[in-house]
Parts: sequence; C-alpha cells; structure tokens
Amino acid sequence: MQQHREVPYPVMTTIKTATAQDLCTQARSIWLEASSIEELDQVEQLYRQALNSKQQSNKTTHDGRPLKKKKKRTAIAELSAVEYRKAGERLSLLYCQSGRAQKAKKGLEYLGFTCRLSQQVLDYPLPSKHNGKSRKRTATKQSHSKSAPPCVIYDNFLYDEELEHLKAIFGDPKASYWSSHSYQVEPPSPYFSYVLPLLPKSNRRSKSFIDQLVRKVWRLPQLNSKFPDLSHATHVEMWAHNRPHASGHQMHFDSDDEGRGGVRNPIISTILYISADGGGPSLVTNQRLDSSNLAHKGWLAHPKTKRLVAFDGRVLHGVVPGKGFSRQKGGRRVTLMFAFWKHIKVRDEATPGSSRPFPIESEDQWAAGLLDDSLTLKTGASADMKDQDPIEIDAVYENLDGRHWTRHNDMPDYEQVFQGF
Ligand SMILES: O=C(O)CCC(=O)C(=O)O
Ligand SMILES: [Fe+2]
Repeated sequence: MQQHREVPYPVMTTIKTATAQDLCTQARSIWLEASSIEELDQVEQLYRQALNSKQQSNKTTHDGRPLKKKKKRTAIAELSAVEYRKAGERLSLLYCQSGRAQKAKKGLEYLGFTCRLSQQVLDYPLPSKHNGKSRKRTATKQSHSKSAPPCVIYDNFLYDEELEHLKAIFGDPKASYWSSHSYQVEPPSPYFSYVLPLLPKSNRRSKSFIDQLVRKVWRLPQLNSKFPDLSHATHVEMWAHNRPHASGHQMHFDSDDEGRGGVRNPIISTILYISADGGGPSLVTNQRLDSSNLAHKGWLAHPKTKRLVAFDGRVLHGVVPGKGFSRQKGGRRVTLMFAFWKHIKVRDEATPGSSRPFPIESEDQWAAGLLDDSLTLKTGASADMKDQDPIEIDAVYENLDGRHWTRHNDMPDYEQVFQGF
C-alpha cells in the first residue's frame, strides 16, 4: 500500500484568484501526469480547497445594512452541484487509493452512494514476485470448472519486433491513430472501432501485419481450448486506448455498437499491452448482464508489455485507475483490443464510430502501418510465452464501511455504486 503523507487542511476559505472549478481542473491535470508524492498531495489539497471554498456573501439585512461580520461570511459553495459531486468523487477516490477508504465514507454517503469498488480493487496489490506466478500446465484443464477465472493471461505473447511495430503505430499519443480520430481520454472522445473479416489464409490481405496479428491471437491453441466457441468467430473488431497513469475505464460490458439496440457480447475480448509505463490493472469479474447480484469475484491483470489477456466476452470488466503516481513522467498505458464475433454488423459510415470497415485504401499512417506486409510474423506465440495466474480478488464491492458486498446483499442501483472513475 502506498504511504501517504497527511497534508494540513487548507487554511484559505475565500478564493480570490481562481474559481473553485479552476482548482478542480488544475487538480485533475496535475493528477493525470503526477510523478511524485508532492504532486499528489497538491492534487488532494486543491480538491479540498475547492470543496471548502466559500464566497463572500453580499447579503444584507432587511433594511439594507450589511449583515454582521460573522453572518456576512455565510458559506456559499462556489462549485455547481455537478462540479461539487465530481470533486467529491475525485477526492474520495484519492482516499480509497491510498488506504484511507474510511475517510471517504462520510462524503460518499453524502453523495448518495451505498456501495463502492473494494479496497482490493481501488488500492490494488502491486505486481510482485508472489503475484501472477506462472501456472502449471495442468491448471488450464480446469477451464470448465465453475470456479475457473473467465480470463487468461499470456506473457511474452508478442515478439520484440511485433511490439516495436505496434509501438510505432500506437505508442505516441500524438500518432496519427489518435490525432485522426481526435482521441482523448478526458472527457472521453466518442468510441470508434474497425472490423476485419477472419479470412482464410489464401486471401490477398492475409499477409498484412494486422491480419497476421489477429490470426495469431485467434489461432492460439491455448485460447481455443479455454474458449472453444472462438473457432466460430467470423469477424474481429479492433480498437485501442492510450491513457495516462491515473485514467481508468468504467466497469462495462463489451457490446456491439456500445449496447444501442440491446447488449450483444462478443465471444471473447482480448487485450494486448503495448505500453505499460503507467496505468492501473485490467479488472475482469464474474458478473454478467443477467446476473442478479454484483460480482463477488474479480481478477486483476497488470499492464505489462507483450502481455495478452483474454476474457469471456459476456463479463463485466474495466480498467482500474492507476493509484499513486506514475513510475515514469508522462508514462502511458497503451492497449490494443480485439473482440471476436460470430455475428457483427459492419457500419460503413463516413465518420469514425462503432465497427467501421477497416480502411484498406487509407493512406493514413496508422492504417498503412497495420496493412504493411513487409513483416512476416512467426506463426504461433513467442517461444517464451508463459501463462500467468491473474490476481484473484475475493471482494469486488464493499459497503462504505469496508464489509464485503455479498450475494446476500441486494442489487444496488447503478448510481449507488461508487467506482471512482
Ligand atoms: O485496456 C484495458 O485493459 C481494457 C479496455 C477495455 O475494456 C475496453 O476498451 O473495452
Ligand atoms: Fe472492454
């Protein structure tokens, strides 16, 4: 758990030079790129200052005289209700990420939450020698047993040259893949993805980098024995993310067209970690759309370059925001996702959006890089590929006192569950 130095409560209650909203904006931008404990302390202080900000009241008595000094300073929060809520949630997340969930309780209660992601999730265990040890080969045989995780992790799935090729396309936040889609994480830009058919080897495009890479995942024997339906896939949908350390991705179900017209899940979704200089773990749970309870089990996979994570396309999952500060100034968490579909509607529209056909004629740098056929990928996974155990979490949700939200608790409304991101 990260050590957190307590900072004195802010002394100033009247803000003259910046509005409380400015303080929140400043806090968030420092937080997203923070690389020291001092910066994190500053973030916390700014939020507390914004939440405690007061304006001089212009109120007068009924006959027009100013109120006595004490009354004149009637507190008026400068933040709008929405901003106040956001700032309160941000500060609560900082508490939960640093072993101080108890301190978040009052604020979360005030904001109407009854339940939150657990300490084990928000203040997640860091990768260590004891976590994610290599699994014995026989362990994969349990894949049909009820308690088997709905996800698998393979380290060193990619060869170095494959990673380098992907880094050149997706690594730089200014690269054409991001700029040509006006990608941003805060506030998030609209979702966009591309669909490729899973073609027989004889197809003319099957030598492109992206087709070879997709095939390498799709045909991985270990993945096919864990998820037998994978062989029925006809299309793959690809999308990617490039996040600073503190940026998370709310809990969600992967769905065709983002769930418009009803949720339709892929057979499996996969995550390839291209850059892991920052960012929190992926969290996969055992909750499904038709579950009548919140997830009671979860599995964490930390970002690690060349790693492949695959999970049952029906389960709730997300990205936990990186806690503390980034190991590297400006470090990014870059992931490339593939969802394998039996049926998916390809939406051929002029603007970026959900499941567009892969632009095979495009001269955009990113598309050209993925269509490049000069690199022959070695078939199969890299020789030192290793399966790893995800880190098992036995409480995904807790009440505000930190007690497990068990199967015996009611299903709370979505707005009552604090995710912190
Ligand atoms: O980046 C990750 O770990 C997973 C992201 C994800 O679930 C998504 O983009 O749908
Ligand atoms: Fe997802």
